[in-house]
Amino acid sequence: MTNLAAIGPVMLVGAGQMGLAMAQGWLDAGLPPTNLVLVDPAPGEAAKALAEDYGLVIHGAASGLEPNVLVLAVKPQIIGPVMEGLAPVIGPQTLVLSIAAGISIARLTAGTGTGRVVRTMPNTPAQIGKGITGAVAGPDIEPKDRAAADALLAAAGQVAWFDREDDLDAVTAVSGSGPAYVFNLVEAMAAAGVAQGLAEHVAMQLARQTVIGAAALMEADPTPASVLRQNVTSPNGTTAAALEVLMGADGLAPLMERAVAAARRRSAELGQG
Ligand SMILES: NC(=O)C1=CN([C@@H]2O[C@H](COP(=O)(O)OP(=O)(O)OC[C@H]3O[C@@H](n4cnc5c(N)ncnc54)[C@H](O)[C@@H]3O)[C@@H](O)[C@H]2O)C=CC1
Ligand SMILES: O=C(O)[C@@H]1CCC=N1
Repeated sequence: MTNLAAIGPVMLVGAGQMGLAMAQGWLDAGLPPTNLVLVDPAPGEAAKALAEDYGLVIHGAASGLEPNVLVLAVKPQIIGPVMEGLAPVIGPQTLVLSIAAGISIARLTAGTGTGRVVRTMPNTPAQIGKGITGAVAGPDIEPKDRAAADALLAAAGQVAWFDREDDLDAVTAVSGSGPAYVFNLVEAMAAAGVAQGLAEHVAMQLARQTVIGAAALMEADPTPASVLRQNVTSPNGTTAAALEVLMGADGLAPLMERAVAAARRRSAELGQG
């Protein structure tokens, strides 16, 4: 695996939720802080705290050096004008890595003037090194570019490379947005506990720790999720009663299918600009 220190200067354009989650992963994995340049005209408290912790300056605009890797982590809605301002910092050695939902390799290539682009879709557990990122290589990506991108992405967790760019809209809908579905599940379980008479804070504690515990169990045990589910389900018991509802014709599976399809559609729309 490529040593992050060997990658050279990395410029993060957009130090928001996702950009910072990735930056934290790089720093934890050994990217020297002196090799990280943060660009954000309106940094939030978290960006300021990270900059202070590592002695970094947050620049209001991209200038000053042509980085070896430029990570585009702004909202898809403003990526067009942001890319226009990047011409002075994109040199022949610059690899562009985008995390913007929906923004195609063709748009990235046209906007940045280089085919050395990698389109990716990470997720926020990157912040603790437990993310998963889908990635597709652009037309002019060489093996060393791919290795550099892979090393940066691997600092955030698992990496899955795809040959078909279309798949990234589906990746976005499943794992990019997915953490929000799980957090919403916690909210729904807690609300259901309150409906059954539990105090709100106790219901939230039960729901939250159940999801944390179940996720940790899956991490520790490669047994398929369906078998882990069966292990909870006594014949004719309480779980079976609940799963009759959750796995019914109008249960979680069709609901999730609709939710993921909606996210995928939105990813494609964001790409239209
Ligand atoms: N939040 C998430 O879970 C995920 C987000 N993404 C993608 O990451 C990108 C960023 O999303 P978030 O981090 O959630 O948004 P965010 O709003 O937290 O961060 C965006 C940052 O860009 C900054 N910004 C605005 N104009 C700028 C400019 N001209 N130059 C540099 N920075 C500028 C903002 O001040 C802000 O700090 C989006 O494209 C999104 O699709 C991808 C995967 C997951
Ligand atoms: O909601 C969004 O558009 C971004 C992309 C995936 C997660 N957050």
